[in-house]
Amino acid sequence: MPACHSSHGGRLTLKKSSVSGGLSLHRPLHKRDVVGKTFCSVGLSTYRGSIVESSSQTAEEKIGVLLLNLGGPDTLHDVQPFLFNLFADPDIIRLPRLFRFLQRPLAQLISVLRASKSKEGYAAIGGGSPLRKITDEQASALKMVLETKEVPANVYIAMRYWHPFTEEAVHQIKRDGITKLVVLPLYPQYSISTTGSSVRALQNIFKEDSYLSRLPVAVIESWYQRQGYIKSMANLIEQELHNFTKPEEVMIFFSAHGVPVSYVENAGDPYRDQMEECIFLIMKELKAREIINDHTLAYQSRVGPVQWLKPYTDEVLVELGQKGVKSLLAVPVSFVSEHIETLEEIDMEYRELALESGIENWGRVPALNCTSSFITDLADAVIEALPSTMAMSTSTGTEEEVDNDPMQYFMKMLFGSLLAFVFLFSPKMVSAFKKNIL
Ligand SMILES: C=CC1=C(C)c2cc3[nH]c(cc4nc(cc5[nH]c(cc1n2)c(C)c5CCC(=O)O)C(CCC(=O)O)=C4C)c(C)c3C=C
Ligand SMILES: [Fe+2]
Repeated sequence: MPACHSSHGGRLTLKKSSVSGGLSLHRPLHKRDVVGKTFCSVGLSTYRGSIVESSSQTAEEKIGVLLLNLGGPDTLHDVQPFLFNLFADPDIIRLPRLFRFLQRPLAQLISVLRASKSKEGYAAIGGGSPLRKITDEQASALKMVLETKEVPANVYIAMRYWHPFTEEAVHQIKRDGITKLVVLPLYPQYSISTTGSSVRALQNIFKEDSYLSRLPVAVIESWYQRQGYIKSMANLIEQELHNFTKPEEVMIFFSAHGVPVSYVENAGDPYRDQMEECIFLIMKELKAREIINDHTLAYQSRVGPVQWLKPYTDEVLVELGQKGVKSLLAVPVSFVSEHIETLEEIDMEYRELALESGIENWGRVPALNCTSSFITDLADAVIEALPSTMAMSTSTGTEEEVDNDPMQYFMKMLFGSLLAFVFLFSPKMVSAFKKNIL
């Protein structure tokens, strides 16, 4: 397994009294936001020990920042096993408890069926996902900004479905002797399927380990409402609008990754609400800059035979074309790096569909990647979270206990198999599968 991304030696000696109070010893923050400039080219630098002297008792503090991300296949060969990891996650395919034993066989089946379609997509963007490289660059940039803000920290990456996996990052955190950890998902909005899943994976690892279960941790669950993020998005939109001959006539088209409707309506996923609020805040910021274009929000990338959040991006594009919209700026809004759904789905599939539907002028806002105002805002989010670190709560498993009862387990398997057979092979399911998976 490749080593997880970290840098060593982010060691800082704090006054004991300031540990829980956080950052009282740090100097005022520098203003270093330079819109449009990126920190991507900066490699990982090793912290060389700016030790803050204390006249009283001292405690050695080693700050870690753990970036959570989804991960993506590095090569076409990785696509099927990556898909298996994704579909084997009970936060991605949420089976009723009775069917949980089918999770892995189902993941195997779906990943094999889906692999050729996914491979075509990854082949079209160069033979693999750019996610690892971009996340590495974001980690380096964040580390550098934290250093300029006098908060030396090691930055780690935990991918949910491909390397470097959560376990690798956690192993490194332990080896480095981190004493305070801020967990920062690279998803602005919270969803059970993204941040929720990664945090759950992390909790499962932490609760098994005495060092980790006592480690003070702060999890930043969502950050879409932060001014730095909203302004960075508005900057990108404003810049991109200038590329149109008549910027004021352009429809701003926010396209978010979808989730199944049941997540929001049955499982209480705040994703849709947060997405709508996020769009409201970006539009408010644009309005303050006297940019009052029409805008709309739609959801892309649905997979499988269930209802996803509506309206669907492909359907709205066709409708807008038919209604006579001529200029459209697509804004990917649920994720902060370029990835298959921006580079292939939006730039290729949706662009073609839009042009066929009568839209004449097409543009797309780039992902934030390492935009400096954005990375600076992430650094501020980390610094603000530091005072609230505390030991992660360790929930004791209840589901596993049920599986220890042999009779209950047998009944579950029997009824589960029967129901699964009826459910999976109904004609409606088979046709929905063919449409959205293959
Ligand atoms: C906020 C972002 C994302 C949400 C919400 C999300 C939910 C979600 N995704 C799938 C299925 C797939 N996702 C895939 C790749 C993928 N998804 C996201 C982001 C969100 N997913 C990213 C960043 C990536 C990685 C892209 C890359 O460049 O590698 C894939 C694989 C690609 C494909 O075949 O289309 C699948 C499949 C579900 C089912 C889901 C919610 C339940
Ligand atoms: Fe996804």
